[in-house]
Amino acid sequence: MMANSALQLPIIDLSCSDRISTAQSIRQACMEYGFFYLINHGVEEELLKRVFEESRKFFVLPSEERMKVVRKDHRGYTPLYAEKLDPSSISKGDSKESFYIGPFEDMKNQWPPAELLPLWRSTMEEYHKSVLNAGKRLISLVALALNLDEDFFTKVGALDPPNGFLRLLHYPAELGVADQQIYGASAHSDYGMITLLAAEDVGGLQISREKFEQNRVWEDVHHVNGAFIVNIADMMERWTNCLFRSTLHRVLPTGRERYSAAFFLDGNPDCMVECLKSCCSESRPPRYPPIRIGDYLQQRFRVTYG
Ligand SMILES: O=C(O)CCC(=O)C(=O)O
Ligand SMILES: [Fe+2]
Repeated sequence: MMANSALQLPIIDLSCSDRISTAQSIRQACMEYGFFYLINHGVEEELLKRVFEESRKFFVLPSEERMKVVRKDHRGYTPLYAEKLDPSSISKGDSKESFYIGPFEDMKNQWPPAELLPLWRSTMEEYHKSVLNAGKRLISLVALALNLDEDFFTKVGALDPPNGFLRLLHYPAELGVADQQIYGASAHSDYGMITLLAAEDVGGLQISREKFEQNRVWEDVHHVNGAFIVNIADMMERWTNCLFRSTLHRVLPTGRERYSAAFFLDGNPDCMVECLKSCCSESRPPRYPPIRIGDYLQQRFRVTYG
């Protein structure tokens, strides 16, 4: 269980004009790690700073204020220990609280009262749009990396609408009880297409590339200023028949408070995901049956929220 801190994830430059070589690097990164850093992604540092400021303002509100916007339809506040990302863990839940903001079109989002946090909603909407834009640009490079047309994921209906979920996370510093089993976020893979993560430079995030084995080695993912940490999620793993890895990750408690903002590009619930032709053959049959994205997400949420 020793952590190895020598992990050097690849760095992908979203603004690089040589799209073919960028796609090649993405392919390599997704096959080897399922994780990479994304730089020059077009999301302003100043906007990200405001997102973290506003996020903090929400999580320091009194509990009864936070509970007024408790999670409904997968939008809003999830309290400490409400979620257990690794259902096999015996802990009472993960020691984090979070806030989900989904697509705007269906008007299902919940917002903290404007009297308390006047800039909150506009900040989060601006960030959601900006990071979604980066995510869509990245997805077209992922398509190229799979030798598909750049607009493949649009054509199969995954991005229309794109179904992006912003999740603000807060990991408190003090846990109160000395419990070895408590994780900030227990071991899991993400469910959708890709995730773009912005986190404070506090440490704690680890990945394990031994998804299907018992003896897992965990490696620290260090912070790179200005970069998103991007990971491949389960839908992409299914499309690619495990060529691209949806890698296990977790957040360890470090004794320091931690804020992060994960953007999950999940894909349209009605889109069917089935093994790409180029990723299966007689000797490499599809590992998973076709599945509707919405059905897969429902199933995973049911388990993690017990
Ligand atoms: O907070 C983090 O750094 C990671 C969070 C995460 O993995 C998740 O919410 O899926
Ligand atoms: Fe995750």
